[in-house]
Amino acid sequence: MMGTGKTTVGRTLATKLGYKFVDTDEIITQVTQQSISQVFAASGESAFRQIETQVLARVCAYTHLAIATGGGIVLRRENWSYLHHGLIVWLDAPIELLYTRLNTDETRPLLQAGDLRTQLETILQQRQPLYSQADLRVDVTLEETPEQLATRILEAIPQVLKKAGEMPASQF
Ligand SMILES: Nc1ncnc2c1ncn2[C@@H]1O[C@H](COP(=O)(O)OP(=O)(O)OP(=O)(O)O)[C@@H](O)[C@H]1O
Ligand SMILES: O=C(O)C1=C[C@@H](O)[C@@H](O)[C@H](O)C1
Ligand SMILES: [Mg+2]
Repeated sequence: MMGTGKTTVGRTLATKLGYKFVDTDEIITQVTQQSISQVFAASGESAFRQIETQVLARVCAYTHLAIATGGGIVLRRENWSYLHHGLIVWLDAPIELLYTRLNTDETRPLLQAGDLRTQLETILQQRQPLYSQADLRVDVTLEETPEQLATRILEAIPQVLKKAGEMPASQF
């Protein structure tokens, strides 16, 4: 979800893993030469989602790469086939934390109209079933630094891989 720390924690996680790091929003900004808000304003959400899928389709092919996506990457069914090239981490944060982080932020176009808490609740309610399809859910708290969160993710990964290994072959 927006504001949970995908970009911030993803970058730290990549360093810890010795991986490269990319952020799909940053690539979209570079490719279009526009900010995310400008892309939404000039071309609309649907055009943004199309570019987002194209970017994900490219970056998911790499190994030794940590990818931070936009929070809406889960919305298109097609994106899931790309996401499943890797291990998908869901940073799950309570509304109050998101509100604290985002209430003065003007860079998230989907959060600019109306009451922020209501907007966050509505979007989170729609997306929760999709986010829950991730391989690993990590609770985000106000107290933990990006560094601590990245460490916690690293520590949890072997367990996720072990579980995947225990699945019957038909599950893959
Ligand atoms: N663990 C943390 N502790 C304190 N501040 C954090 C933490 N993680 C992220 N932040 C701050 O919260 C804000 C949102 O973080 P970030 O941009 O990484 O979120 P995001 O999940 O990438 O959002 P989006 O989906 O909109 O790209 C930033 O200002 C960032 O510095
Ligand atoms: O959650 C979302 O739908 C979004 C999250 C951001 O990362 C950007 O991708 C954009 O603001 C849309
Ligand atoms: Mg981000």
